[in-house]
Amino acid sequence: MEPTELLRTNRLVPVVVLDDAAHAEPLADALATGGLPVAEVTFRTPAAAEAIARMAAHGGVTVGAGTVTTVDQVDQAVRAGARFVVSPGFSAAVVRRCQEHGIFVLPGASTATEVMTALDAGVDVLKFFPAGTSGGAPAVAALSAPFPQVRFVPTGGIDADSAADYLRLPSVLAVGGSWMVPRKAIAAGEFAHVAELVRASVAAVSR
Ligand SMILES: O=C(O)C(=O)C[C@H](O)[C@H](O)COP(=O)(O)O
Repeated sequence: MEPTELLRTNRLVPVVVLDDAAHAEPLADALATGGLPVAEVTFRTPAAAEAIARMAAHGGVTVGAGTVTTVDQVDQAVRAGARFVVSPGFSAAVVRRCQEHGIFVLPGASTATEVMTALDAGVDVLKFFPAGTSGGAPAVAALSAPFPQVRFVPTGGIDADSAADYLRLPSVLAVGGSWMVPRKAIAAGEFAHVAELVRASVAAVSR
């Protein structure tokens, strides 16, 4: 499935911080069991590249790389088998490298100027980040007026309740967040609990 279709279908993007690459497989299983076969593994820990590679090899979920802020991380993500790249902001260098690799890139934007910079670079699916503190769903709706061709994936400060506010907007493909994959629960190996949180989040947004 194409990444855009994957986002549209699943409606949620779990933003994962893995401290130990050995948690990659049980987390992939927990996501699949909970009904959310996608993971954004962030480059916030040294375990990220190995965790992406292990998840990609394990199967059951489509794995992407998050918190990608440098060209070198793009290369690492592609080498590890990531299917998409997410960045908190807009870097022309990061976007260009993704385009050279032919990998789907979801850069961050929270202002009209950043949206226009992204459009100039040929990108029209954007992460609205940090969503909660940048005005929430009303801000996405306001940005969508001059840019009807842009699709947003709001992320940052969202939970199961506020997710629905964003998902009601026609310009919102999916929302991202870490609320259903708490770092502590993963680190503690509580994968049944994670699967339950994932299942509840999927249920909350399909209502
Ligand atoms: O890592 C990135 O690329 C980011 O841009 C930040 C993350 O998407 C948010 O930190 C997730 O937000 P929370 O759900 O509030 O934890």
